[in-house]
Amino acid sequence: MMTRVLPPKAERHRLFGSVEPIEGTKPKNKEAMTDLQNKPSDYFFPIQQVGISKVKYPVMVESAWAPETQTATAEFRLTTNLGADYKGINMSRLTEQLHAFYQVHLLSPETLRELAAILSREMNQTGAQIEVTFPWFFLKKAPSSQKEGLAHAEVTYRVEFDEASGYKTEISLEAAITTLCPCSKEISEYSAHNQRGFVTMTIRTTDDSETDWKTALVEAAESNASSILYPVLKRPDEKAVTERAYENPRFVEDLARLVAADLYEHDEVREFTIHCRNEESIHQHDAVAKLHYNKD
Ligand SMILES: Nc1nc2c(ncn2[C@@H]2O[C@H](COP(=O)(O)OP(=O)(O)OP(=O)(O)O)[C@@H](O)[C@H]2O)c(=O)[nH]1
Repeated sequence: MMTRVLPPKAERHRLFGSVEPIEGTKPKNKEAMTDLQNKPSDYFFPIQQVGISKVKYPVMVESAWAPETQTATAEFRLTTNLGADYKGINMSRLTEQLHAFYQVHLLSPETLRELAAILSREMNQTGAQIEVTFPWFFLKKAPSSQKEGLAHAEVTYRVEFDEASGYKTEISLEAAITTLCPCSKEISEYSAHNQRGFVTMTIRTTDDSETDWKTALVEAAESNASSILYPVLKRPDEKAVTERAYENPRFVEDLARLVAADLYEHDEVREFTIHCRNEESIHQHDAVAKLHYNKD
């Protein structure tokens, strides 16, 4: 077969429309460039949150359950407030500070509180808000065979810093579980329909809380469900989870209330919202419940 010799790369680019850059009249060095964002004036309204979202960054996470340290791909939303006398924020400082954070810190509510205060200060504003979501993996052993595998839950940290009122910290976790319908068990000669349920717990904690809430929230969801999901199940395990579900039937309401009872007993949790969603196996629709409680 004949080998065709292609033109050099620069020539190929010209062929496809690339042109030489022009000399131009606008300044090329930073000092001479107009700093529009910092041009003082009266811009009518303050803005509560301005910044960037959907920022993907690797993070290191620690937890009380194995694997004790892991890397995750997190998605960040980084914002600050903006006074009416500022035209805009210096957005590049958000990713600049995120990179500095990534180089030295594990991801946790405590380290995010530090980052929020830094973002606020770097932007010459009085407050900053951070939201970050990541998948967190934890080791699960099958109930009978003890076969190991990794399960995961979606974790979200929301941290707000405000010069006047201080910090606000919220932690959310979505855990997947099994529920078996109490009504179906009660009325049927045999069997009972069951479903995969999702429990999303959002808690506001005290600022000094050092609890690993990832493990505590998974524990709250799993220990109150009909049964637990496992990555690896052999026959004796399958028998165990099937029977466990039958022994612990739960309506979507039951699960929301039982998880609430566990969170209520944690002193460091000041406010919580529980959202349960069961993907019904006898319907095309889901069964849902939402429970909110504020202790303060
Ligand atoms: N405020 C604002 N900035 C934007 C917007 N869209 C893009 N930008 C960003 O403007 C940034 C460049 O501006 P700055 O961060 O102010 O850059 P700079 O002034 O050289 O940065 P400093 O040296 O920290 O003062 C880029 O990172 C763009 O992403 C927008 O809608 N509003």
